[in-house]
Amino acid sequence: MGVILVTGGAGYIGSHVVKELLKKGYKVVVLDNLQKGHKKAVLTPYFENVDLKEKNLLKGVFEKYEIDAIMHFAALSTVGESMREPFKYYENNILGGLNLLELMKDHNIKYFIFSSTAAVYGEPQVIPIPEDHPKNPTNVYGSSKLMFEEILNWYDRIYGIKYVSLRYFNAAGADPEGELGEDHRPETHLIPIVLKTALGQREYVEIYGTDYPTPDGTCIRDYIHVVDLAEAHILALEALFDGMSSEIFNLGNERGYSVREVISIAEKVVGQKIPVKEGQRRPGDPAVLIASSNKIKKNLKWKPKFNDLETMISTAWNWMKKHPFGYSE
Ligand SMILES: NC(=O)c1ccc[n+]([C@@H]2O[C@H](COP(=O)([O-])OP(=O)(O)OC[C@H]3O[C@@H](n4cnc5c(N)ncnc54)[C@H](O)[C@@H]3O)[C@@H](O)[C@H]2O)c1
Ligand SMILES: O=c1ccn([C@@H]2O[C@H](COP(=O)(O)OP(=O)(O)O[C@H]3O[C@H](CO)[C@H](O)[C@H](O)[C@H]3O)[C@@H](O)[C@H]2O)c(=O)[nH]1
Repeated sequence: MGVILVTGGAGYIGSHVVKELLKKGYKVVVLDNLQKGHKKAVLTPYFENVDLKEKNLLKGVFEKYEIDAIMHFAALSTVGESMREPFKYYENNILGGLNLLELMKDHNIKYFIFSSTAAVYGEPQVIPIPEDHPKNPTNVYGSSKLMFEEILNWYDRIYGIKYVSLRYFNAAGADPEGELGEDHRPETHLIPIVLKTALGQREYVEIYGTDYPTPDGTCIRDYIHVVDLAEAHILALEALFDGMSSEIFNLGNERGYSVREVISIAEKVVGQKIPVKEGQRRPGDPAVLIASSNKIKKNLKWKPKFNDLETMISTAWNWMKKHPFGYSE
């Protein structure tokens, strides 16, 4: 069993993937600057509090462990902020990743799994969105991820680093065993905001736009459970170990839910009415984002287990009820 370096492993998705890797018997090293993540979410004893931008410190981590593969989750990922502070996003998401690739080259490490995003596509021209859909990001966050995919392509051609880029749609839910959950600060994602409102920590959920060309006027998104995401990462990693060439896969459930539908399913889960306020559109939000996930189902036999939104929201609610203040209690 190999050693897997997980960058951003103290964050929401990374921490869940670490748990699955440990269950499978891998030795996992988490690298995270804790700018957004939480030490309490790190389930492996091997933790390095290092910033990817600090190449010298990063070098020390590569010298300390015999790394076989890297899963790279560490990134800044708030769309609105990326439009106010583009430098910060390009520096963190491009330069940070490039430092990793350079050290991989120096240490002859060949396998890389990358957290990409539906935001690389921009406004969709067809639904569901296949991987070969045109890429026209509408924000710096999506642009930084698309640029990094391009960089990966060149590092494969030049140095033979094999990668899988996973373009997630909307990650949701929490560890069904209740050990891990979602604790972003500030929280910008719909489902945790809805649940925090149910807990009384927010007065209402603001619906960003009710005049979209969708059946109920609100945006439609494709939600995917964080444990199904984790499984896909492990399938991708093991396929690379088995000799698969570099690939790009979407990860979603091929089914959309509107903002109003999410709120109404959440009301069922929590057993109470959730106050809402109809607000303006949030700049840069496409009306509908639904993945085609055929490719990963076919090529890697990926099979989501938690594809029903009520189950996804229930796992998030179970964690949030037990940890109303997230990891900071
Ligand atoms: N949450 C989603 O729905 C979603 C959707 C598509 C793509 N993604 C991508 O998935 C990845 C994980 O997302 P998440 O929701 O778990 O985010 P998160 O913020 O919870 O986790 C990211 C982690 O990376 C760390 N980090 C950031 N920059 C770093 C740096 N320079 N050095 C060291 N550590 C650093 C943060 O401290 C944090 O713990 C990101 O790359 C994100 O862009 C997320
Ligand atoms: O308080 C809120 C928060 C969100 N929304 C709406 O709910 C939907 C989901 O919003 P999220 O912020 O939860 O998720 P996004 O679809 O904006 O973002 C996700 O998909 C993006 C790609 O488009 C990025 O990858 C990003 O990291 C990922 O979280 C959107 O229509 C948004 O407008 C509201 O109405 N009110």
